[in-house]
Amino acid sequence: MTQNLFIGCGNMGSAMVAGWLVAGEDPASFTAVRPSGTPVPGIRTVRSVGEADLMPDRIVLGFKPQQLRDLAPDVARWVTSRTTIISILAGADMATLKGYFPRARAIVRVMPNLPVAVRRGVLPLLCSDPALQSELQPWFSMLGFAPWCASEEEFGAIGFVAGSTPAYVARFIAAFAAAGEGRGLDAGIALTAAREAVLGSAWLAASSGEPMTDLARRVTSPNGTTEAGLKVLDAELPGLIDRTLAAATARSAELAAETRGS
Ligand SMILES: NC(=O)C1=CN([C@@H]2O[C@H](COP(=O)(O)OP(=O)(O)OC[C@H]3O[C@@H](n4cnc5c(N)ncnc54)[C@H](O)[C@@H]3O)[C@@H](O)[C@H]2O)C=CC1
Ligand SMILES: O=C(O)[C@@H]1CCC=N1
Repeated sequence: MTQNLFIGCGNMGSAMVAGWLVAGEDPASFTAVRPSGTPVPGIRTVRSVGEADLMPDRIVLGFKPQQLRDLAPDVARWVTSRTTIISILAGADMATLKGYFPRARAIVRVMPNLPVAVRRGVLPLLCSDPALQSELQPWFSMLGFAPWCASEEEFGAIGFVAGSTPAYVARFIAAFAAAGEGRGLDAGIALTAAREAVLGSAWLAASSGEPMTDLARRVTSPNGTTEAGLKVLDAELPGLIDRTLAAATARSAELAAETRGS
């Protein structure tokens, strides 16, 4: 059985594990290292790599990018020519990772988003080895849309479109709920209405496959209420989203420099 060792298994690591377990993966194929020892639901959790007492086939780097420089030498002790390193660290580029783990069989970058926990994630993948791509594709696809990227730039761009989006959508839902409360709705009803409206809209968009302009048109009666609302939203939203992604991209570049130690 393939042994997958998560070094750091917090919000994202445990979301990935949850998705794989829901998909029917064997819990015995996962071990999580958590310094706190707090168990990751459903899988063996240990406090250190030494305590795990196994030679993993895959090591998932699930700690914070800022920790890479300090933790890499210790992690590298467990890496052999059979080990695939899977990094979910934002910012840490392929060249940096190869520098820290020169003995690894291969290095794979993944930038998952939180809905991997319910198998509806977006997780761009980067690795130039076609054999490894074929080996890993079914495993990653259990968690959602998992495209192999041709370049670090493409990987980054998909990551910026999707990686933080659950947070942005959470803000969007909360803003609609607050606007509903401001119009006298009960808080619970406002939140449920906003959340279900976003879920239903995304579901419809995904299942119909139609262009977004067509979907919007089907809601927008000529000279009706949606048209009045869109005049306000359209004036701000594209620029706002662009500035949002630009800020995340700039921070990623800073993190990349921190992981390199430059
Ligand atoms: N949260 C998200 O939506 C996404 C996170 N990521 C990446 O995932 C990584 C983890 O992020 P989160 O899960 O959000 O953070 P988190 O803070 O929830 O998890 C980090 C985990 O690392 C553990 N840790 C700290 N020191 C350690 C050590 N010495 N040895 C082993 N484990 C140690 C912590 O106990 C914690 O469980 C980051 O590199 C981030 O860039 C990537 C995509 C999305
Ligand atoms: O905020 C972060 O740095 C991580 C990477 C993408 C989403 N969360």
